[in-house]
Amino acid sequence: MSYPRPALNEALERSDVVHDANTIADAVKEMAAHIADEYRDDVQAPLFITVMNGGMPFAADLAMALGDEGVDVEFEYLHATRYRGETSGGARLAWLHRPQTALRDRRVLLVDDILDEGHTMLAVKRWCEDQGAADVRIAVAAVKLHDRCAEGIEADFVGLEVPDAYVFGYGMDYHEQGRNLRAIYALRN
Ligand SMILES: O=P(O)(O)OC[C@H]1O[C@H](OP(=O)(O)OP(=O)(O)O)[C@H](O)[C@@H]1O
Ligand SMILES: Nc1nc2[nH]cnc2c(=O)[nH]1
Repeated sequence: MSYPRPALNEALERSDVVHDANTIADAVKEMAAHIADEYRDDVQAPLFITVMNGGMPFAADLAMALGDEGVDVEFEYLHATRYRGETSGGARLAWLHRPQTALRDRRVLLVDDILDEGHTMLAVKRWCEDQGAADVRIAVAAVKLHDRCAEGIEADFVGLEVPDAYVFGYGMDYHEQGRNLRAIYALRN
């Protein structure tokens, strides 16, 4: 992250709300019902891996909604970043933390804020498979609509669609700011 960073209030002035808090809450609840159907009959709880930092608010909401559905999950997290506080992603994914729980023979649910070009999830999913996970599913709060997504990756559970613009709020940052906004905003170009 380079300093001084652009001001969040100026970004908000040149942004539109694409999904408000109520819409997001409804989408999370609906997604949780689908995910619960996937895991409810399992003897062992799935390993619920939050992709930090952006995935944190969504993961918290989703985990509680799964609890409401009567489905337990085991918490884990990883931190992989390729944007590093900037508005376009670098070529290299930096791993800042890997899960410490053994993944062998476990069902894994990867939970993140956004699937954009897919490079982050592709690398993370492959790593989980290499660790011997029984299966790896992907839940994202939002998927960005464009045709630049990496081949071989898609989300199994999607809450909402966002336009092909830089978005922030609900976990997603604008130069490391605005992650705790309840709505999702898109920058006007
Ligand atoms: O589909 P992609 O184009 O690969 O982008 C998606 C990734 O980008 C963001 O992470 P970022 O690298 O900004 O790290 P952060 O979660 O710490 O903000 C977001 O949280 C996803 O993990
Ligand atoms: N905050 C944010 N992070 C992203 N990571 C990939 N795409 C985006 C985006 O549009 N906004």
